[in-house]
Amino acid sequence: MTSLTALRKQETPRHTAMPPLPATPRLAVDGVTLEYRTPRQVVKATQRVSFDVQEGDRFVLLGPSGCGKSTLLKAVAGFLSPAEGEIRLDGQQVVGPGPDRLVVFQEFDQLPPWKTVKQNVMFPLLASRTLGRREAEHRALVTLEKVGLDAFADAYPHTLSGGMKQRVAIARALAMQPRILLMDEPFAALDALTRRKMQEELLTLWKEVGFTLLFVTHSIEEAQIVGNRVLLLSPHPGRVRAELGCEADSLSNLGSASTKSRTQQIHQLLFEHEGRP
Ligand SMILES: Nc1ncnc2c1ncn2[C@@H]1O[C@H](COP(=O)(O)OP(=O)(O)OP(=O)(O)O)[C@@H](O)[C@H]1O
Repeated sequence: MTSLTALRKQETPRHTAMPPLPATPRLAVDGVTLEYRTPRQVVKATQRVSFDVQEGDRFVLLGPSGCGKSTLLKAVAGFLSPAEGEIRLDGQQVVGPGPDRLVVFQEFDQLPPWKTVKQNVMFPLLASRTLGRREAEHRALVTLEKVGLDAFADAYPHTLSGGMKQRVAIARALAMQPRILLMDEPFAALDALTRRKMQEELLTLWKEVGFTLLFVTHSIEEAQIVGNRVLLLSPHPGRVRAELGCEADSLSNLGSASTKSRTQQIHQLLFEHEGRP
C-alpha cells in the first residue's frame, strides 16, 4: 500500500505548479487530413495534423509553401471538411462556416472604399443578420472605441494609414465577437518596413483588446514575432514537425542571442529532412 509520506513526496511543490490548462481548448484540431478532390486526382494537403489553441493564444502555423497552412485555416473556417479527423471549437465539431470564426485577409483591401469606417464595421453584422441596424451601429461604435478609432467612425478607408486600415479590418471581425480570429498571410505583400509596423500594430491591439488568434505565415521571423506558440509543418503534405513556445521572441528581443538560436532551431526543424547543407 502506498504510504501518505510517499504520496506527499510525489506531489508537485506548490510554488512550481503550472496553471492547469482549460479542459476544453478554444480550438482543437485532431488528426486532421485534408484533401482536394479534382476529377483527375486527389491532392493531400495535410496529413493527420493535431494541435490545440487555448483562449488568448497567438498561435502560428509555419511551414514552406504548399504545406497546407491555408488549407488548414480554410478547414477551421469551415469551408472544407476533413477527410480524416475532427476540428472542434469550444468542444463543438466544426461543420461549416460561422460568424464565430472570421478570416482577415491580405492587406486589408477588403474594406469597401465607398463605406465609412463605421459602415464597414457594421456590414458583416447586418449582412449576417446578427443584429438590427441600431444595435449594429452601437456595436460598431463600441468596437471602434476598443481599437482606438472612434474618432474616425465617419472617415473613409482611403484617408487612413495602413495600420489604421488593419485596425478597421480587425474591428470589423471583432464586432462579430468571434471565438477565434483567423489571419492568412495578412502581411505577405507588404514591404519590409510596413510589414514590421503592421506586426507591431497587431501585437498592440492584441494586448489592448485580447483575442484568440490563428495566424498563417511562411516567414520564420514573422512567426517568432507574432506567435506565442508556433506549429512547424513539414513540406507537402503538411505533417506536424514540432511545436515551440516563442513568447520570449518579441520585437524588442529580435537581435538577441536566444531569439537567433530559436530561429536556427526552427530552420533545422523545418529543413533537416530535405538533405540541405
Ligand atoms: N483548390 C485546390 N485544388 C487542388 N489542390 C489545391 C487547391 N488549393 C490548394 N491545393 C494544394 O494543396 C496543397 C496545400 O496548399 P495550401 O495553399 O494550403 O498551402 P500553403 O502552405 O498555404 O502554401 P503557401 O504558403 O504557398 O500559401 C498544395 O499542394 C496545393 O497545390
